[in-house]
Amino acid sequence: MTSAPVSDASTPILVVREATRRFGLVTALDRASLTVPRGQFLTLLGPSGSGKTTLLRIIAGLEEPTEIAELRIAELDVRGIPANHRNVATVFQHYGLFPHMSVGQNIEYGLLVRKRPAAERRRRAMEALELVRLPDKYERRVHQLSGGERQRVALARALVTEPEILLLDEPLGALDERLRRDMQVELLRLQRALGMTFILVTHSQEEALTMSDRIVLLNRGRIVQDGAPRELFECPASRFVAEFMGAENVFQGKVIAGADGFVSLLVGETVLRGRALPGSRLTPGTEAFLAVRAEHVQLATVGADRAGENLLPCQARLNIYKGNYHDTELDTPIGVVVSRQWDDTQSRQGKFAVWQASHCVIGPTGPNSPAAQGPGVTMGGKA
Ligand SMILES: Nc1ncnc2c1ncn2[C@@H]1O[C@H](COP(=O)(O)OP(=O)(O)OP(=O)(O)O)[C@@H](O)[C@H]1O
Repeated sequence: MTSAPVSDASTPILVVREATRRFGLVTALDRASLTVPRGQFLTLLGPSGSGKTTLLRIIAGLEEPTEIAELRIAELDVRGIPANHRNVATVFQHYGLFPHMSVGQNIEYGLLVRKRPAAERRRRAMEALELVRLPDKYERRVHQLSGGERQRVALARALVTEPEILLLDEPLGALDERLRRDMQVELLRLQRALGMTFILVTHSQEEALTMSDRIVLLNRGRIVQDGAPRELFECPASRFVAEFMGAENVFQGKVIAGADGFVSLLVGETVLRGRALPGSRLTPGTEAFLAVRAEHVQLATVGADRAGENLLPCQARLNIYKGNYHDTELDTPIGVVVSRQWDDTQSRQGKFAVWQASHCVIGPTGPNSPAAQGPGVTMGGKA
């Protein structure tokens, strides 16, 4: 293996610049760029077919990009370097374990390939098994393990080679709900304990929010937002992001006016106010979306004394019990608005749906979105 140049903690562990992958007429990945600092838990999130696995496989060396301007791992240019000579390890959804081998043999395989002596292999395999909390499974055959245990062994096998980056391709996809949640915590614990860079692929926004320092959201091969989970959750850069991140209430309208980081939007015949998406151009007449989460929509019995808040007359149409909370669907002049109540004692009988302007975000739809280039009036305002 080629030795990496000396690097300090401040140099990025990974740089991907302008990576494109086409399969015939399909552009699976379209000029994706990414710079990842050491020790980050980064998630590539997106719907099926958005290009996340393609990007992960390009990093791993399992997929050849059609075009790429730069690809560095720990400062080393890895373009053209085969997968087994890149200092990364990949964990797949279906484990990829050798069924005829024992747990110990599986974990040691990567070290055997690297011609490490038997005693060292054994010691490191035992350490890796400790890490994934399976210290007594060294002799076990793979087929004697549960799904969760197999995934832990796959993790141990990846970690034992001490890669610069651990790549995880939907590693929890085959596990049941309960186990998946346990393993989310387990992965996070491991990543924090090792300080290793993890790059996870998932299509679950809930998984991404739970685990990541940073989320890179893809749609149709393009990175559509890159930021901290809270940023994507509270400040979606587009209608797609708002909907993908689970905003229950998203409406379309036309900007009437804006000042001091706030915008008035005409939705149907109702004027609503919200925070302008930072960096967006929202001049009067701009087509824009408004997104507000159900937990910010409250029910009020009287419409008075609600200055500065958005207020819509409403009628409850459906109450949905969700365990810890209730969602109430409300008929309003702009369509159905969902309100969430966490407390059973809260009234679900209000006549008005109310939310504060600061609790909803307004951003341009289409070519006027923040990512678009060109001149225009830019709204200020803080998230
Ligand atoms: N080997 C291939 N040949 C042809 N098309 C491909 C190939 N691999 C991927 N694609 C296409 O490229 C696009 C992106 O695929 P990719 O697997 O990267 O998406 P994804 O976001 O990981 O999806 P999923 O969550 O379903 O795995 C899809 O339209 C897919 O059909």
